[in-house]
Amino acid sequence: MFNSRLTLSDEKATMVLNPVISKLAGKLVVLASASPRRLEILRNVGLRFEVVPSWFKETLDKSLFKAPHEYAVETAKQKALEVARRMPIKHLKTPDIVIGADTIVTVDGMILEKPVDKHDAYRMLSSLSGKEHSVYTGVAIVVCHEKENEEVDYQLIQFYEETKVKFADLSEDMLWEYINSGEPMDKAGGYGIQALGGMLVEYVHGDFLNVVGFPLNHFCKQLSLIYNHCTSSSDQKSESVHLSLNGTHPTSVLSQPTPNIPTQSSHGSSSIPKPSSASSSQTHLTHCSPSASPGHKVKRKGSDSEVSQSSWTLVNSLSKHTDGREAKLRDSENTLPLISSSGQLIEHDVTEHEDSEPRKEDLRRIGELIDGFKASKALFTAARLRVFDLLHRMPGLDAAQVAQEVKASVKGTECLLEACVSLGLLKSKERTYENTDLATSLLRSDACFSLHGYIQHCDDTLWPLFSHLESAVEEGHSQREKVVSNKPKDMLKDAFHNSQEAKLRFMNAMHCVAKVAGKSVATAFDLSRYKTACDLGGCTGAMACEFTKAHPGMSVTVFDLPAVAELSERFHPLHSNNRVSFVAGDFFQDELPKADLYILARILHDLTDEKLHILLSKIADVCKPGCGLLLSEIFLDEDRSGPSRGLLQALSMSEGKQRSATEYSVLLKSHGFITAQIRHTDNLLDAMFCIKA
Ligand SMILES: O=c1[nH]cc([C@@H]2O[C@H](COP(=O)(O)OP(=O)(O)OP(=O)(O)O)[C@@H](O)[C@H]2O)c(=O)[nH]1
Repeated sequence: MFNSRLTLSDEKATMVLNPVISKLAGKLVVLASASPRRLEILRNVGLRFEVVPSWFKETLDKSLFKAPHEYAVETAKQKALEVARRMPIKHLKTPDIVIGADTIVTVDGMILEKPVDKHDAYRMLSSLSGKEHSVYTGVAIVVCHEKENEEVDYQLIQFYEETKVKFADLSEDMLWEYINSGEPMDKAGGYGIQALGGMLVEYVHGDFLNVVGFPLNHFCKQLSLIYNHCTSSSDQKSESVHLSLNGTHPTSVLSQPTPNIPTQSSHGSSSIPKPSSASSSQTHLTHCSPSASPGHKVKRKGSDSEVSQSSWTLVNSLSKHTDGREAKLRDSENTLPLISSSGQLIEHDVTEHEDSEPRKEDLRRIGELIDGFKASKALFTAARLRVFDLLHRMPGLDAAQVAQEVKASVKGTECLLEACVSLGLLKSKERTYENTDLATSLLRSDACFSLHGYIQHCDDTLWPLFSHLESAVEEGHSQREKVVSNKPKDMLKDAFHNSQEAKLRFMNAMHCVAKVAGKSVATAFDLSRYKTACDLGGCTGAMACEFTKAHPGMSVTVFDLPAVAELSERFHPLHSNNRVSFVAGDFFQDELPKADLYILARILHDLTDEKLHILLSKIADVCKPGCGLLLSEIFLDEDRSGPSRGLLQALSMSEGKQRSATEYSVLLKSHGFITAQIRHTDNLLDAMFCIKA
């Protein structure tokens, strides 16, 4: 793991080392990247952020770019902008900062990205053998500023970093051995310098982390330029950028060498101090915001008070409407968004203090949290009444018709339907209702990726537990007994998986999660070398099925308790998959089926430390060197500040513990498993792939 050289978990150390990182605290910072390396690099320096991988397809026409780094910067920009534009619409929140990056390798005039298959990896690696090449990472930082009229202003800062790397001469054997390790597949140029690929490298000139995927040092310098040091220059032109929202690229309205491709140019860069390049890497600032003259006075929006602008920076802007309409170019200086030298947007005036009017975004956030339980229960109730199934079969019913079908009151049904519309679960037209796409794909009980069973489990099991949360916190243990004893006598037996019906409900919940998350987990790593896998505690076989789909040469044995194995037959058509088989047994007591890859999905978090070590030693005992272990859980951030999904789940857990990827790595290492790769999938479960040493 390359992060052994980067273990800055102490917040004070981070603040002293980089005050800018700490200035981002409290802001919604988003990393528009699925790269686990970028995530790790930024997490390791204490930056708190959400990961929203970009959907931008990396298909820009390379021939349009004069230099390779322009291509990387433009791709990074498109990745970041795609997320910045999507979030207000799809996630219903506007980030403060979105970071996008793109890493490429150039050799002999070619741009190498991630190989598409082993032969492509061979082509790339053989072209690098014995030569020096350049690795460029383009980075785009999009600063978003949501205004009262729901428009969003964007400030765009983009730059790149170059590092030179020299490869040793690689023999054919070495090349293929490396390719067959699976490591090259998700890496620019087909190698990972931080892992096995490091063995191929003779020297590195420049920023090592730039090769890994993120030029941290240059990034921090750029942040401090944004937040601390932008000097003013009255004659400087501000570059306004016009964002068209119909899927095309934003274009700069100032002179551009190539349409759609803002490149290093005169505008903006001259008055901005260039980051000092202590390393031998070349550093280039493509453009940065000009700033306002010291002492310039502006009126705060919605306020009569005048604010001295000496510390504010006028920034480049492109504006958009969150409803997707074409936005207008903004030309008045006063309407340009403002950023303070302390890193606050103008609405977050430094003169604000504890007793000033609460900020709108704070009120909105607290409102969302206070109402969160109402929203959950509205969803649970609509799912339980099968409203989404009904409206799938019969779209366009009015409230009275829905009420009649679900056997509920008209008044109550109408309130529920309207609430569901406000939550984006239903659409209404002339007082009739139909499912939104979200409800169609995730909430119908018969949808391929239905979460209906999991919602039922939340309503039946977790909801009652959470109503006793205060006692759970006071007493330090789960309140299962209390919940059970509150139930009528005939339900006592049923509670918490004791009866067959309860078992089936629980299995259905796990089945839903496995179906939704399974593909992301199964495809997270190159597992082509493994032919037999065993999914320990694999329940209905849904996860196993995804592994066989993703890996045509693999068969999977699902190992679970006899009662579960017996009931799993009900989850057809999984049993029609002849590469998934079921073996009944208890992994604490019985011999484990033989396999060269073991899968542990949603198992470890639920176990006490003692049980966990028993299970891991049993797996370690049956694994030969080279055997794989694929762990799938929600991985907590290294500083345990998120994700909320994992931390909230911990509140109702009885025995186990939520852990970060590093904590899991350490645990597995103590049983001889070395972490090869970690993937934050942006789905319900993350994944880690380890190899028995
Ligand atoms: O030595 C190393 N070189 C490169 C990498 C990793 O390679 C990829 C580069 O791909 P890209 O920039 O397109 O980023 P993606 O992984 O596709 O994620 P996005 O969602 O941001 O597009 C990158 O992951 C590097 O980390 C490496 O690991 N070692």
